[in-house]
Amino acid sequence: MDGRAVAPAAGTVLNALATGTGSAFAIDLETTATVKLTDDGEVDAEIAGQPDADTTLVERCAELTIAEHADAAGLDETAVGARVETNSDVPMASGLKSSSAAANATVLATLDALELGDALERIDACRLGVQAARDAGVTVTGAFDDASASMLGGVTITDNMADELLAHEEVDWHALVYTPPEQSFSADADVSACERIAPMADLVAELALDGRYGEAMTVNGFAFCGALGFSADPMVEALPDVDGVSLSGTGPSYVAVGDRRTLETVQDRWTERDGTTRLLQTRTDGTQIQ
Ligand SMILES: Nc1ncnc2c1ncn2[C@@H]1O[C@H](COP(=O)(O)OP(=O)(O)O)[C@@H](O)[C@H]1O
Ligand SMILES: O=C(O)C1=C[C@@H](OP(=O)(O)O)[C@@H](O)[C@H](O)C1
Repeated sequence: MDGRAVAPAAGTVLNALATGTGSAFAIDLETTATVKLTDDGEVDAEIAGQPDADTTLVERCAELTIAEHADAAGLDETAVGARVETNSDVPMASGLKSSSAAANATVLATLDALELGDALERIDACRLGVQAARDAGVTVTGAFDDASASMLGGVTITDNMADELLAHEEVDWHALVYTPPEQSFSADADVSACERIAPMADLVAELALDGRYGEAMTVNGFAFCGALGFSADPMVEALPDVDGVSLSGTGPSYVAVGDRRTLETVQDRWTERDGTTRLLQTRTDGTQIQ
């Protein structure tokens, strides 16, 4: 029994590390997970092209999904094992939610392999991936903001302390993403520095809940560049013409939204920097079984 699912990456409107409220939007970089069920009770995983990367998250996603749903598939959970493989064009630990995309794709691929693809509401499948991320220690708040954007598509605003969706909207934006050639793991972020800027995060949440996503992003970007010690120069290079620009997640990527021609001009500036610049679009379709 085999399963396969594809999940999009996401960019940040509001980083949840300050208050637990976060907001993110799906973008068209993808992670695919394939899951083969076995009868040896063992779960292991491989990340294509990255033999040294940590597979704990996706293994935990498959384990939890099997533990909670093998019964409904008429199988003995203790005998069911899985071989997981992920294949991704989302740079890892770059602030573009590679962990949420890998978790969502693995949970849905495992449900697909169990022939239970439609048995679970998408938002509950997403909560299973968030639980796995907490168990694997790859997140601070659980990152339900990023996970829900990747699972549902569009932009979401969430309470990561309660894993509750506060808002979900389909959006059709162009997005420019700049990724410097370094990594920044969420689990290593300076959380107490982020907590000091909570009043700014409250303002960002108000703007986002009012549908003023671009301004929300920009305030978020300046505040979190300050708290996490990233340069605001790429943001200043994108202003004032973009609709919004921010550090994405805990960095090091930056993401700007706006009309395509404006973003092309910003792209000319950002490509002079070391790293990769990609002109993308938002995604409305979220994580899909294939
Ligand atoms: N393609 C993948 N397959 C399996 N696990 C992945 C994949 N991409 C990311 N991860 C997991 O997510 C962790 C990185 O998470 P994090 O630091 O939050 O970065 P990001 O901002 O990209 O989500 C990795 O250490 C790994 O455990
Ligand atoms: O681990 C976490 O709880 C979070 C990590 C950050 O994202 P990245 O994983 O992209 O750095 C942040 O934007 C998100 O709101 C919450």
